[in-house]
Amino acid sequence: MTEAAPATPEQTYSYLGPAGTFTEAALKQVPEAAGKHWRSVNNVGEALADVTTGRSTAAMIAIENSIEGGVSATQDALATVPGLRIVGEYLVPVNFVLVARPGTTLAEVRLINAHPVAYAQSRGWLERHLPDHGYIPAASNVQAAASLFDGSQADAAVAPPGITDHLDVDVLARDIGDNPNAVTRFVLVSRSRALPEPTGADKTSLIVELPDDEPGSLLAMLEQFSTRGVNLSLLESRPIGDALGRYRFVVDLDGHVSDERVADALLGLRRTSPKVIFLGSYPRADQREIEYHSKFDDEIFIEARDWLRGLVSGEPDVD
Ligand SMILES: O=C(O)C(=O)C[C@]1(C(=O)O)C=C[C@@H](O)C=C1
Repeated sequence: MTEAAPATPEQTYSYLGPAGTFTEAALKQVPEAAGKHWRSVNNVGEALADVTTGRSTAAMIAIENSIEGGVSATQDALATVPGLRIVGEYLVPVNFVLVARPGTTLAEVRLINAHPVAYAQSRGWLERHLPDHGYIPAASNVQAAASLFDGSQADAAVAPPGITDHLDVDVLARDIGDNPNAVTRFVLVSRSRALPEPTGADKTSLIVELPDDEPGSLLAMLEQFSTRGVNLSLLESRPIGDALGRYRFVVDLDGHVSDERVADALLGLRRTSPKVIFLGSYPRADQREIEYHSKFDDEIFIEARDWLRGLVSGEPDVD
């Protein structure tokens, strides 16, 4: 990472800043981003706009937290901003400290700055130790602490443990996250149409809409996966937003679109769903090899297709 490198789009990566956020920690895991220009932005929308306008080659965004679930701003942006592809996945363990301007004591804290996802993950600790606190949402965990020196009325901020490398703050309490094993999943998003190569340990992300008022349409969608032995690792609903009761589904599945069983499931979805957005196939961060029954091997699908082609073209019968 060098702020001095020339900021051409091919050499620019956008991330939720400023320096020191968990999003920056995720970007540090991307070998291709090393030595490139890293552009600090204020929200997911700005990061994705950088990619769609060609200002940046890619953007790192948080998509899911192990405690809070899906990051709705990210899921909604991926559903509505066209032309984006997820090209990589990264995991960052998250824990938090409570910090304040030097000299402040815990007993003096009334008002707290925090990123909403960080606040949700520290709420138990804050309610136990500061039961009458108020809360001001911040654009990021580092911004929460930085604004203590920028006219904010808050007395303290929820921040990443590394914040003391960036700001002159006193740490009032450590490990205030309610779950010590909390992890946030990040994705690198670009406009590239080139699919990452299949590795055998891949994930595919989709957004699927269902036909209106059709009983069983959610079950029909799930059957597209189950009949091809495709395992789902995430299924969340998000309101489409145009009327009450209309939802789209965010789906992560085990496998790559070039795996026959996944491709076949996508064909089924395309036939039965009014809208399927393919967000990408990319290597899993945990590198866990995908396991599936041998009856869903690529060769089984290929043989069945060849058999059908033979029937149609009048070739002699094969066993
Ligand atoms: O503020 C940060 O440090 C971020 O990287 C953002 C973010 C998020 O958007 O979820 C990332 C991880 C934590 O779960 C809380 C906040």
